[in-house]
Amino acid sequence: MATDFSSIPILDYSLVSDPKRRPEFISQLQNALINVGFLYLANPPVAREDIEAVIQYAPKLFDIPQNAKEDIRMVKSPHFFGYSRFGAELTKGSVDQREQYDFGTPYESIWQPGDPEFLKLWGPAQWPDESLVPGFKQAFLRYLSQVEKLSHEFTALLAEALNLPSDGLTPFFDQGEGKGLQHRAKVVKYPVPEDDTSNQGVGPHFDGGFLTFVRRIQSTLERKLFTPLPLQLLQASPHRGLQVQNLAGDWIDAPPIPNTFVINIGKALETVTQGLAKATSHRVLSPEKGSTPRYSIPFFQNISQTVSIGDSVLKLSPEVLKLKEGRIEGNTDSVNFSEYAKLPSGQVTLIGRVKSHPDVAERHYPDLFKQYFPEGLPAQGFAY
Ligand SMILES: O=C(O)CCC(=O)C(=O)O
Ligand SMILES: [Fe+2]
Repeated sequence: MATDFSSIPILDYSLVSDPKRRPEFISQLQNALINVGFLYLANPPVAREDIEAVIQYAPKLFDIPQNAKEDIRMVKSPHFFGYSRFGAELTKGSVDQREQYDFGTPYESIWQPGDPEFLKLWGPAQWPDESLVPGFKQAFLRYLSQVEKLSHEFTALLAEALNLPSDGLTPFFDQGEGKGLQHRAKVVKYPVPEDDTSNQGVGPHFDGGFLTFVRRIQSTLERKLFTPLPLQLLQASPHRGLQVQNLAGDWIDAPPIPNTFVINIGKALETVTQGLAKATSHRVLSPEKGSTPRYSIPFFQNISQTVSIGDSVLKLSPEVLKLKEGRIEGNTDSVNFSEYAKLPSGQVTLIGRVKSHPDVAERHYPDLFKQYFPEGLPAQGFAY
């Protein structure tokens, strides 16, 4: 069994519905989640026309007038939804050169005075003026509901790959009292930098939660390639962008591949699996001079806010835990979301949001703001 990786595996979702080849998929998934923490999922069960629609909308969202973007800036939302201007965030001490919108699946806030503050994190998203991007909200919600469904189907496959019953991970999706979950999704633009001082699109970090599903787009290139192609050809993008850090500390390119999602493991899943499923450090480099802006659409699958991950560690079979043994000790540049071992999942997510967006925290979570920013509002947030 390989102990380190030099490329990201590509798994074909169509194998899942083929009884003869399904075991092959589960075994590839097991390898990806233990030894890589990242994979490409080809032929995902999301309608092509809905994917195509969100790809076409992505640049348009950033072409609306700046004042229309500011109308829905994140500071107006206690749920950390809305627009973040270019350069608003720092990761590992350097500015992330990206502009983004945070959206969410539909959700009415259940928070009431006296409830834990982290319940306030979920609530309605802010959407751009319909007349400026007609049809966007509807198309995006249609897309999100399919990715949400995929995320749950995928978690059942993950359970199988961990030798658990297929519903072995469902307790993590139970918010209690029959309440549903809210998932978060972003549309992100990484422009071509104006000078040579930095190429940090986003610095090295882990994701939280269980799984992230990202549709990555190299705009003009992808529009040309957006037809079904044999898998090996799909790797043909010359652009760099997303990079994933292997256990030796080397950065491995993960170029956009049409008709795939990139799926990666978040820190909560790593924690409940005793480190067997790997949350992998990743970063994005800005597009090179002379190329075009890069867009990506990450979907962050949330888990119940009230579950305490540290108290819910899974009992995994010795055979499956043994698969970790061949792995070399990690050497990565990321350290965020280490609080999962001791705090409720919702509180860990809230802390991450407070650090990244202190202006939102100052207005809506003043106590936490003071705790993390005793010196007052910094010019930028920091992922850690
Ligand atoms: O844009 C991407 O491809 C990755 C973004 C990312 O890693 C994040 O926002 O967590
Ligand atoms: Fe990420």
